[in-house]
Amino acid sequence: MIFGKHFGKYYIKFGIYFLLGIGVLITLDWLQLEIPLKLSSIIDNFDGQIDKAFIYQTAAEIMILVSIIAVGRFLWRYLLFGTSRKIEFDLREKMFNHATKLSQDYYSQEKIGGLMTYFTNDLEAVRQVYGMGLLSLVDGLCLTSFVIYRMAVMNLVMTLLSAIPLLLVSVYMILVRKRIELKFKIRQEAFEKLSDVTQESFTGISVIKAYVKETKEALLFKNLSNDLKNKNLSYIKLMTKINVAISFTLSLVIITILTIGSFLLIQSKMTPGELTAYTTFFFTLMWPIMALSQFMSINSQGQASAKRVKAFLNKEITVCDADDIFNEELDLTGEITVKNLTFTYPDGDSPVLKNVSFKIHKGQMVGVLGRTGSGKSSLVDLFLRVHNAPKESIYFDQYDMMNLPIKGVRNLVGYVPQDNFLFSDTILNNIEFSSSNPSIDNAVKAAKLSDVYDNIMEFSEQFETVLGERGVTVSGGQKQRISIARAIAKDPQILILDDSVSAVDTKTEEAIISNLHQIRKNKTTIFIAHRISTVKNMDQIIVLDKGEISAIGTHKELLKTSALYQDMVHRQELEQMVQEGMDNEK
Ligand SMILES: Nc1ncnc2c1ncn2[C@@H]1O[C@H](COP(=O)(O)OP(=O)(O)OP(=O)(O)O)[C@@H](O)[C@H]1O
Repeated sequence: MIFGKHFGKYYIKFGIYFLLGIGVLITLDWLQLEIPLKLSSIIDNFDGQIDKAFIYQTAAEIMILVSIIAVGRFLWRYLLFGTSRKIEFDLREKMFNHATKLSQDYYSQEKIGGLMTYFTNDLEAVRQVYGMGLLSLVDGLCLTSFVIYRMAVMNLVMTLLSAIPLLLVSVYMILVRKRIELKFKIRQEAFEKLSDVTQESFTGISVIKAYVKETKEALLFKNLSNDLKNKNLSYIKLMTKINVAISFTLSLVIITILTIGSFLLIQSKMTPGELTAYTTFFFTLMWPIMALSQFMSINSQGQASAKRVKAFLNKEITVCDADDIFNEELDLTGEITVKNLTFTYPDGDSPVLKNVSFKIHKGQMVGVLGRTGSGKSSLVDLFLRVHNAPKESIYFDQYDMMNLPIKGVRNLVGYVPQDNFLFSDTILNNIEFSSSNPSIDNAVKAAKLSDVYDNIMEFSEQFETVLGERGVTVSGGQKQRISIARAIAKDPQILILDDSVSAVDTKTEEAIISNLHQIRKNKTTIFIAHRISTVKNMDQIIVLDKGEISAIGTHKELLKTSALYQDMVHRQELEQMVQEGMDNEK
């Protein structure tokens, strides 16, 4: 059985169900052994004369027993299997909640396919321990003891002889337990690898097709699938060996019982009814012995999976509220102060942001510019508490952000990520994602401001159009603008757009920026961009270079003071000229 942190508590939480279920099961185990005795009495009462009344009475008694057993079977199934489902539900919820609290770093290191295995195969293996596993253990121990007791009462010597091979089987099963666990663990890991690759292949299917790498992917899949098949076969081989060994031993015991029993019958030391009851008891013993072997297998699988689930649940939540956070409701204005911020990723060895300092006043529209890899996204990710920032390096108004509750910080900030993600849901629900009560008026307003309204109205279901896997596929530019609409609809005090207008043309970009200028007069807006055209008219432009502030100022100021900015302007003008030349040639 599974004990320890995360699992042991279920025996207390559902203790009453387990106790009742086990109680019913034990009662039935005892009652079902009455049936062979009843049959034995019918056989031994038969002396050439048919005693109809006795047969009717015994049949009625058997009928009552069978009815009680039927009701009991329903009861224990409900109590034990039902409880195992409740535990599975509880654990799944706990795992999902934990998964949502794990930091972004966890997801950049772990593969989603592997993570899914915890929620499917592993959880299933754990549930089996609480359901079928517990049943097999109780039945295995109690029914075996009851049957052996009944058999011993009838013939002690014959029972002792039969018990020797059974004892040997039990010792063998205990010895082989660790091997089952190991083989199952290896099998699960192979399954996890295959899940990872399958998930990645489907997600990256367009890249695979574009590079004509279908055969390479199919080969990789085949190899991993083959590996899983081999590990499955190795596991099945071991389990088959165990089952064959048990069945063979049981057959040997049956032959012994029938041989000795026949001699006892000849010597009138046993009646035919007794021999029938005795052999029926032994046949009854087959299930609990197999059940014990089944328990070993279920338990070994469950232990291996529980270790994996436990390791997942024990993964530290690194981005969490400090003990001394401000819990009062704060009316933050959107002013941001960054003071000597130096930041290194938890898995990185050198800082990606070095001694960064600047101030953004309430209501300013600020551009963050820099070459690729200069640290722009890392900087705004810190504003969202995706990672932990060093203490006393980022302030919202006068408050150190690390002392503010994460929920409060994330409610303050609206974010349009670089890799726009839309849910497989209606456009309305995607735009009104932040609201618990989606409003069509608000969604329409946000869609108009992000210049995607006309596109939405062209879809037959308009705002009710379902996007994604089972719905409409939108273009990159439409996706970006729906993401912008989602952030606008939230109307946050601080709005961050991370390279969010790169897939739209300059005219649309100008329209969106002009709309944002209109509606965000008293609110802070930060634009991360590569294009000078995006940030040209902003109140302040922060130029980052290799994680350091290279210059800060308006477009006009930077043209005079920043060589890097001048260089970027120059390059982009050249690029534009080349592009225009190519367009004219066409
Ligand atoms: N999760 C991470 N763990 C470790 N290093 C990271 C992580 N994310 C980004 N980096 C590194 O941090 C540096 C800055 O990356 P960042 O994404 O902030 O740059 P950027 O200026 O936004 O680039 P781009 O314009 O291409 O989006 C890069 O060297 C990158 O490799």
